[in-house]
Amino acid sequence: MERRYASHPNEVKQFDTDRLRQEFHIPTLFTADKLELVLTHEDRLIIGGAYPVKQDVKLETDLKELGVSFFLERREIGAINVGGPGTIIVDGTEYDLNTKDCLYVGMGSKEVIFRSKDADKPAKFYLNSAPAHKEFPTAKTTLGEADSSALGSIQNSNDRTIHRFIHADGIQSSQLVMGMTQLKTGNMWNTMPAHVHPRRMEAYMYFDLPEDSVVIHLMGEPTETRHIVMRNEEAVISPSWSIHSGVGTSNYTFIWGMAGDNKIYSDMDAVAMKDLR
Ligand SMILES: O=C[C@H](O)[C@@H](O)CC(=O)C(=O)O
Ligand SMILES: [Zn+2]
Repeated sequence: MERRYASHPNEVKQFDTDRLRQEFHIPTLFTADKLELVLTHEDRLIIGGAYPVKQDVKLETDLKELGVSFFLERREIGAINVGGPGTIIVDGTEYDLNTKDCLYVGMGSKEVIFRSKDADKPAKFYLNSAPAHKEFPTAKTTLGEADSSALGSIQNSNDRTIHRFIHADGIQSSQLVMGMTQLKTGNMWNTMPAHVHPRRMEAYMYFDLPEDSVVIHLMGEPTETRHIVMRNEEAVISPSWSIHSGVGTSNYTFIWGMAGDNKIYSDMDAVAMKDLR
């Protein structure tokens, strides 16, 4: 499992493009028949992807890295399917996930297997796993069942729908919060005006982005912003002191996942537009 360390904002000010990408950008999430995992020391979130094409993919890693006897012994995980129809098998129970459905798997589950229904349209499970202290039941939410609300406007190029899956008023978890935001055609901006939440880190994964499009992802302290150019199905780590916003060269969808002190989606400190630099 790849490891990323936590960083101090004063140090990050000095980073060039390569260093910013090394620390925060996650380019490879979906490799056929493999599990990709990156553990960040920002709240110890594991960001990854399971992409079963010809064979099942199991949730496993070198257990010495987690100091436990099975992956979810002291962790929980959220999975959102961004590919074709698939199934996640948790200790023998099958959960079918269509595109954009979400499954939460609670602490204590011993075996998690990812499977595609059709090798020609394989499932792609994007994963966020956080340390857990309490067991919550494994639960599925389809896109239709999610707690969804409209945000933004065409005038601000940010007309979008926020779908909350795992949060204080949705699927219960120890600390993981997870959902997905879909931008409507002709809308390019997410999370602007920007915010920070020093109580929680966050990771974004951009997808539904055409091959030749990019998202200019903005990070950094509000008065010290930097950018990372993102392509389809790539993730980016946002430390709790950093803004996380982006503008695409076309519209896109992204999955956001958070870990930290609370699970209150609305607990954000807005950054006034006049303060951005
Ligand atoms: O803390 C919450 C996250 O940053 C995202 O949910 C924001 C977002 O999806 C958006 O504004 O488009
Ligand atoms: Zn946020």
